[in-house]
Amino acid sequence: MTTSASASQLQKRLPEEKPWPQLSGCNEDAQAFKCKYVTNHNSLGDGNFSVVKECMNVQTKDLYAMKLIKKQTVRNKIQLIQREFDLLRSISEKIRDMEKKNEHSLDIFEGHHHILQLFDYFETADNIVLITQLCQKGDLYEKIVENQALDLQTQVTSYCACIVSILEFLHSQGIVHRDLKAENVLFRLRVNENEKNLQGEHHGDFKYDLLAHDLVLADFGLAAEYNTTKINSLKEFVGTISYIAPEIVKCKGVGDMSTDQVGELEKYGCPVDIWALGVLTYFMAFGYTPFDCTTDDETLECISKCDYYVDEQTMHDPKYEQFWNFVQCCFTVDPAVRRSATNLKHHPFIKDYFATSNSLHKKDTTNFVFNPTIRRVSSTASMHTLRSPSKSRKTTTLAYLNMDGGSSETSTAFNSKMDLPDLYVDRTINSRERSLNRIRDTLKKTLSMTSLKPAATHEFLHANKSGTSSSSKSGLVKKNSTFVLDPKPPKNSLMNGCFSTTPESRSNFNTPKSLSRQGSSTSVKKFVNEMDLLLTPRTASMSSHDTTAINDNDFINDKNSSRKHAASFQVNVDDSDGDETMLI
Ligand SMILES: Nc1ncnc2c1ncn2[C@@H]1O[C@H](COP(=O)(O)OP(=O)(O)OP(=O)(O)O)[C@@H](O)[C@H]1O
Repeated sequence: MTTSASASQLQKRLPEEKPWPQLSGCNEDAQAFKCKYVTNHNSLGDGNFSVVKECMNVQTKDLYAMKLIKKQTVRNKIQLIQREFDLLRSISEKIRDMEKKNEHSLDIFEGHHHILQLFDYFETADNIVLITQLCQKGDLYEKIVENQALDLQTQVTSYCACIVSILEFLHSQGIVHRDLKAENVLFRLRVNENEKNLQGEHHGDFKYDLLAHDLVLADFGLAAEYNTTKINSLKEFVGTISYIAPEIVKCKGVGDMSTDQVGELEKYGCPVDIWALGVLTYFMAFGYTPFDCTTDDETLECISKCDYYVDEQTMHDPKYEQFWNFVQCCFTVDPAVRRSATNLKHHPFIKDYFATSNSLHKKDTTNFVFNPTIRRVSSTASMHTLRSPSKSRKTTTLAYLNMDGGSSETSTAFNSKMDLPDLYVDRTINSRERSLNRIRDTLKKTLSMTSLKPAATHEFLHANKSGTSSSSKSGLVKKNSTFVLDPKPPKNSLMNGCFSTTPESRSNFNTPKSLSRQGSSTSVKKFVNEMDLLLTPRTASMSSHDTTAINDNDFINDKNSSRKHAASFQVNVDDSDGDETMLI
């Protein structure tokens, strides 16, 4: 496989893709007031509440993902969407801050480079629209299933190391993801010219799949802040059954528990993500998950007992020794004893990826004594289901929330409870599958291995740190670190929270100025209070028959701009520079 061929394959459009709509006959002024994005209607995926499409910023020509959340669908769950939005926004801001301050670690992977970036947001009559980093190279689930299992040395270790660094970052920010799973790990589009030919780089000793640099953790729909003072938070029965930790299993039925019983439940926290990491690492290595049994009750029981399937052959294979030890660390039933992400960076299974920083922080080094007795209670292959779980969207995600009277913080994506899903239904081939098959073909061609010499990286970074190298800022950006904030989109190319009538799809670039945000240097902030007053009560009280609050015709006919703003998704707007709201 030639490097350049692979890179160009990646960039190649699928034959069925429709062309981007062309801007025609519009002057600069007109464009400035219209939706800044067009989509060619290529759907990248869909969730319970949203459709995700590829889109292009008409001014910068940069490609992004456009997540369209139907207001109608989320009308009773607006707080959930808002929570996801707030989290994404605050993480994105934090990341930009870190980049500005040049806060780079010495690790091959930097967690904050691998979290889905929110670039822009706006709303339309029907949708709340988030513009995020484009990850059009499929997801980890597809990659595992496609290949049946991943290569232990080059892929499982590097992907796992990358995810450890993501978790370390998230946890250091006080955020628990709660839905780490293969479906939520996407492969991003490389946007930096310098990165596109990374396949050709050879640095030396140890080989790993460079696609690991493209991993992006998405879907913050269940993420939560663990130091929240909200009563009963982090006692919810949420997640995806194959991946949930024993402490989450204990929360099953929490909706039916008395206040005292709920009070007795231990609040869980970041260790639930470490457990899920163990499941994901195992799934990558074998193509099936460790705890899944024939029935969900059996699965939950196996999770509680930490009874996972161990393949005899690999158990005695020295190649798998560190792997088994690693998953054993993740599958520690007591969350207080379970290793943290920071701690796992020293684990022999992945420590090479953190060789430089680990060597600088020797005092943190912990002994990972390999315990050859893999925990194995009563499992047999016949009880465990040795096949990949069906691809889960939220339909296979548990959500037993609603514990404190349906307050916004704990109200759920589902009405209150849902039956545990059938995880073992055969996957039917639908059109999405077919298009994924095409992406898989592309991926197959682009898989590339490279090698990197930790010592060389160490010297390189040290030289820069101590100022012996010429480059200061850019010098610290590691060759294989694929994250780029630049070029930052110009201010007038962003929607930044405003309202648009022609958003979710092909913009016709005819939106009258009266429907765009006017005098916008203060407009959104100014209208936030009105939104509070108008949006919240209205949406909260909307029944399925009451569509008056958000209705196409309302907007088209309504000449009162404050009314339009009032119906906006409640977003506090500040651009990443902390400037006043921009003029759109
Ligand atoms: N930035 C992105 N780039 C490419 N594809 C994406 C992106 N974000 C999401 N997708 C695709 O769209 C699908 C749905 O996205 P997401 O999970 O965020 O939506 P959701 O409504 O929160 O779904 P659910 O709540 O049902 O999990 C994902 O499974 C993924 O395949």
